[in-house]
Amino acid sequence: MPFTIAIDGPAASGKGTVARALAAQFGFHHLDTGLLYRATGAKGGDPAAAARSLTPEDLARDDLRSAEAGEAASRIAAIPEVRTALVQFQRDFARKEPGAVLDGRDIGTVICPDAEVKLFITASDLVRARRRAAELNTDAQIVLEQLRGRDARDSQRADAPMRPADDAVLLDTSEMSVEQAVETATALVQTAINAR
Ligand SMILES: Nc1ncnc2c1ncn2[C@@H]1O[C@H](COP(=O)(O)OP(=O)(O)OP(=O)(O)O)[C@@H](O)[C@H]1O
Ligand SMILES: Nc1ccn([C@@H]2O[C@H](COP(=O)(O)O)[C@@H](O)[C@H]2O)c(=O)n1
Repeated sequence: MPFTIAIDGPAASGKGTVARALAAQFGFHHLDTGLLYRATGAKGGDPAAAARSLTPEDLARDDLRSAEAGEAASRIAAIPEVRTALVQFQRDFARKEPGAVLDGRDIGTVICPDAEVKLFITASDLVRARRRAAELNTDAQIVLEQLRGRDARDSQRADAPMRPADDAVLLDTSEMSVEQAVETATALVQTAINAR
């Protein structure tokens, strides 16, 4: 049976950083599900049709990490037909052997409600804005406003809103280094693997 790790949380909280590290540590596959929404938004045209016809080339575009792509992703992610079009791909990915780590907004609640480990990673909005601004070499105040807008839209939409699953472990990384966050997550996963 594959081992599934679901990681959710707001924008720039460090989900992807922790997810990549866990996948490397345990030899699991990793899917950044935000990329599916970013590629759908960047493709243009009818969003549901774009989501249904995503190709590996769409996911390899080099402009998907921009603030504009994040904003567009968050808008089309509120459309139920878009979300429906992307569900099966994510669930199939989650069943890869020997295990998979998926990070996003609705992994523990909708995509993989039976995941063996669920993490909800947060950090204060100021810390997240500073980290993302440093990464993109942009202004932290502008990033802060963008993050707040995206978080509000993602948590208030009717379909699959961002929220921690009832059985998720909350990890606030505001005061943690990358190493501390990865160490904490690794210990949680190791405990769950040992208990299986
Ligand atoms: N604990 C940490 N301490 C310092 N910097 C961190 C920490 N965790 C992540 N970062 C940095 O913060 C930025 C955002 O992290 P990351 O891309 O992992 O977030 P994310 O939640 O996956 O973002 P998104 O939702 O936009 O995909 C990156 O530059 C990353 O290196
Ligand atoms: N499972 C998910 C993942 C992402 N989204 C939406 O995509 C936007 C971009 O995601 P990033 O993780 O790359 O920042 C995000 O703001 C969400 O609107 C989603 O809805 N569900």
